[in-house]
Amino acid sequence: MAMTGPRGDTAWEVLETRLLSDNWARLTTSLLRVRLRDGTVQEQWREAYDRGDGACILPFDPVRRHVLLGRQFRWPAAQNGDDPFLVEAAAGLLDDAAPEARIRAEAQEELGLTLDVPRFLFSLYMSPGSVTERLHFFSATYGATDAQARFGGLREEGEEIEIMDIPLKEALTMIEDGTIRDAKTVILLQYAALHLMPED
Ligand SMILES: Nc1nc2c(ncn2[C@@H]2O[C@H](COP(=O)(O)OP(=O)(O)O[C@H]3O[C@H](CO)[C@@H](O)[C@H](O)[C@@H]3O)[C@@H](O)[C@H]2O)c(=O)[nH]1
Ligand SMILES: [Mg+2]
Repeated sequence: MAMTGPRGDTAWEVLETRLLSDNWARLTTSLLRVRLRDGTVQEQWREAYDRGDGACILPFDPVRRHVLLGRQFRWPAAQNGDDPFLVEAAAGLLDDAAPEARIRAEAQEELGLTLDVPRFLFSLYMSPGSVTERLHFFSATYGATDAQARFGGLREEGEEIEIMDIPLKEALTMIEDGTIRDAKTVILLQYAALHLMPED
């Protein structure tokens, strides 16, 4: 078999890949031949949805202990029968840009915020069972006078983002009561509570 994991785990090779959809993103299905540790060989069809990688950012104000988030409509949440207005950290697809350059542009477009120096935190797979995307996480500081816009997003792309300049404490409560339901946002808020603005 072509590929083997570094610890002697599953060996695998790709036998065939078929394109299922190439409209907004690329959806493919691939036939894999895998050999399990006990020597069993299996053939598995696996689909992967590829929109490229993304970047997201949590701007935080250490003076007021605030964070800057946005609330926007998300069709997949609506399709899932959920309230489609999600409170999220600003984020965007890389579209082949470098993560830091992309996150500077997104902060401007979605939050009306000119970033000073974004700090890279980590890169995570958000849904590794079916989505290829790796999301690059950043933080940056901002101040009360930097957060003046009430709405952000690119109108021509159908975006309308309500900007929320709120206390970290309130945002953490919104996780507990189910108002914040977006994984990247929960990760960033918990990171802020642990490392960026810990309680004394
Ligand atoms: N035509 C078309 N446009 C789409 C479609 N799906 C999304 N769009 C548009 O494509 C743009 C993508 O906006 P970005 O800000 O670049 O990305 P995002 O949707 O905010 O995605 C970010 O957040 C996701 C969810 O947390 C992340 O998964 C992703 O990595 C990224 O960081 C939006 O204007 C959106 O309306 C589609 O199926 N068709
Ligand atoms: Mg976005």
